[in-house]
Amino acid sequence: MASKQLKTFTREHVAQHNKQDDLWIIIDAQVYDLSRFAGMHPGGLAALTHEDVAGQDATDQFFALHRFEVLTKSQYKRLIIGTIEGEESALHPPSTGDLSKVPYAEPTWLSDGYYSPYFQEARIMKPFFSVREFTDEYLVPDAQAREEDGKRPSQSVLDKMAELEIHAMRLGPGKHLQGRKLMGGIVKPEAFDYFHELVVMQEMVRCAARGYGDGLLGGKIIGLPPVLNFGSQELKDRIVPDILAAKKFICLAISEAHAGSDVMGLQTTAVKSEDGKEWIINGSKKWITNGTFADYFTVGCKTEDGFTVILVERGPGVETRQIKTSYSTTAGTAFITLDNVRAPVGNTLGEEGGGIFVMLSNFNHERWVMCCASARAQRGIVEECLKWTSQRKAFGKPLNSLATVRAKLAAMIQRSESVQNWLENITYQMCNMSYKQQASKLAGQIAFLKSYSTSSAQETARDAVQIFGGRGITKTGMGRLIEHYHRTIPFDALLGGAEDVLSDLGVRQALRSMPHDAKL
Ligand code: HEM
Repeated sequence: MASKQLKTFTREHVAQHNKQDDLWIIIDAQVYDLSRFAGMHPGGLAALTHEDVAGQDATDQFFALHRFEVLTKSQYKRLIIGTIEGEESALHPPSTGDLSKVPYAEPTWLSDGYYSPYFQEARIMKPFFSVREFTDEYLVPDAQAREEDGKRPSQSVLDKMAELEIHAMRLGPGKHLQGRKLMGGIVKPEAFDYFHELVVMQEMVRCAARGYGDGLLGGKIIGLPPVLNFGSQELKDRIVPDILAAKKFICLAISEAHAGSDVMGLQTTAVKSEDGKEWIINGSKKWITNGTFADYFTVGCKTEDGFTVILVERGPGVETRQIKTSYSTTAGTAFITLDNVRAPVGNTLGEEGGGIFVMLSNFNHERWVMCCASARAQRGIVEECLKWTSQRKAFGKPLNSLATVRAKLAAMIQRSESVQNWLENITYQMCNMSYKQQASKLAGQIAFLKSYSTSSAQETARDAVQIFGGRGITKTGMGRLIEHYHRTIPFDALLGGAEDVLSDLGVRQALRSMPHDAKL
């Protein structure tokens, strides 16, 4: 279909169309005929017939009240009838893969004129851009639609992720990447390191939908490593390929109504069948991410020898139901009941009674992943606040002309930058330390960073709501991302260890290495 021929008008001409039934306005050098739309305008007729708006350039008024995305919708694009003679639009919505020009909206390694010791052009930039493009093109639209209807992420998106091997990359560097074409072959499996993983994690967070992010098989990031590291070869060969291809789903099922961090207090039991070939499992699990749609469950059980981790397959006796949390049902958060569920003894992960070791072995990576996500999500809020305080006027001046608002912006920028910089330093250590060194030297650092990230995030969420006012608690319109962030952020402060527990872990780790001869 041929595109509509746009006319050019002078500003004087537009000014003559200033009545309710003949109503034109200018936004960013484009002329909109609102005559028929005015009566349906969600912000009311009066806003449009006001003398400062009808027939006038209403660019500032528009951007003080609407997100750019309103203008990009086809039903509103149709209202454009022409442009202003000799003028061109100066404002453009971001395109797929674009970098933001807003200060602090990108980490320094992506900001013009800055340098980084960690990210070098060839090694990181190419994979980075394809993940960003993937996020913009596939994740953002699906994320926003699924947050709306509460359904699981679309299988087409999970399939596309599988095609690019994103599911495998989200487990970090390792043998599971062998023979895979990462992002279509841009990164060689043996070259893939924790910085690549950081980029994947941080770019995906840009879809700004917390529950959806977990729905993208977050359960696999914590549920599959015990299988990869402690499962038998037969078990791995049988289940891992389908999981990394997003044909089957796995989750980690440890916490219960009875106990969370206190794994020794768990009440789910596993006893051997008379012939010793099977485990018989009874109990329940709570707050299990991806549980509603999982095919496999990495379950923590009380056994004769203590605590044992067992891979349970969905089948008779396994029931899952949705728990409604403060974030969307997209994540598939479940309450699970296990009634006389049978699992082959060959599904035991690690030693019988050695479950603590199985769990501990993944904590550092799991918490580091959470830090990646938290740092990027905070940065997104900084960008929202910098834009809003520049385009929103109060008492005739932009909000950012108020010192109190600037103080809040300062604090959120400082927090976001410090979290990212600390994260990059830890990531560098991870790239250079053996697994054993990481376990002894980084557990405290990562615990501190996780605790600091989520407490920073909560302060930033609170400040952002203050800056956005009522819009910060409104699910649509200008503050919708702030509302979402503020509502869902407490979750980050709980998973992977509550803030106080992690801070204390960090100090205890440090005290363990205090030299005896260090005296004041
Ligand atoms: C092309 C022109 C316009 C279109 C397509 C449009 C469309 C919309 C839409 C879709 C909303 C719902 C807002 C949301 O949830 O994002 C809205 C709200 C609103 N609009 Fe417009 N609008 C236009 C121009 C204007 C102008 C020039 C004004 C003048 C000040 C205005 C004033 C408002 C107000 C006051 C609201 C309510 C905002 C709120 O609840 O915070 N609109 N508009």
